[in-house]
Amino acid sequence: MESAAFELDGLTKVFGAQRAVDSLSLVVPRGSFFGMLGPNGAGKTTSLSMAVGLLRPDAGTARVFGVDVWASPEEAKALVGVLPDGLAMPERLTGREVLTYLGLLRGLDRDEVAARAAELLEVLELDGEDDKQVIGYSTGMRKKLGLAVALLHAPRLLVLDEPFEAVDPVSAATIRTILNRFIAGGGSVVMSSHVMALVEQLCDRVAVVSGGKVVAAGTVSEVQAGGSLEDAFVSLVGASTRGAEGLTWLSA
Ligand SMILES: Nc1ncnc2c1ncn2[C@@H]1O[C@H](COP(=O)(O)OP(=O)(O)OP(=O)(O)O)[C@@H](O)[C@H]1O
Repeated sequence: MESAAFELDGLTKVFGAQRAVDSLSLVVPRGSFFGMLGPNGAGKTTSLSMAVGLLRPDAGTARVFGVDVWASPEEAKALVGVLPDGLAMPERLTGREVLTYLGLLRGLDRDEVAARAAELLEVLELDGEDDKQVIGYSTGMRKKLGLAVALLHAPRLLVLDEPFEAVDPVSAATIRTILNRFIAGGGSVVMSSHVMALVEQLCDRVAVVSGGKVVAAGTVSEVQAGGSLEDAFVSLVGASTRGAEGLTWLSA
């Protein structure tokens, strides 16, 4: 059987007394646009970090197109482009220099790197910032540069931690177009997001994570179960009315 684009099996991470990720398993079929949902602190970033080789799991495995991320990191990392949460960048380089540096590290030749960097910077509207070092970038500009870094080596799978966070609506539309084109070209995408409308619009499959576990997974319509994704999310992770009665001192 053809291997899945991404397969997490029993991933676990314990921080002190807390099981941040608790035997989490999921399968992302090839060609799928997969959304990972979950409340703050659910374990999405921790899972994705373990799954792409950035944080060592206490238990479990992650495979990219059948390649074990921790047993064969170089082979796996050639297949995957990652936009991590809070990406650390070489702050004193310009965006073009970052792409050039990382592209050369990835083994691309100089001309290829220059051509791809120019195209990515233009499409993501960062080409007007050529004099600016990353330290002077806004949060959204960092996100866009992070996406450019993830795309640079033409991976077959993108793993994106909140790619639309802090990005303006015009740039968000550009990113949607890029991701849809990536899928149409045979790529696969996994992204975490809190924006239900975006997930409904872009993703064909979703998993809802809560307390470090997958509490629902399937096609968007399976998880929606006839309602909206937001309603399904709230009922799956537990609705809370806290805040409705308290904070009386806020009222005049
Ligand atoms: N390095 C760490 N040390 C201790 N606890 C951590 C660490 N990283 C994450 N945690 C804890 O693990 C849990 C899961 O965090 P994680 O960042 O994976 O959640 P998340 O689903 O990505 O949340 P958000 O939607 O807010 O980004 C949280 O309770 C968090 O406090």
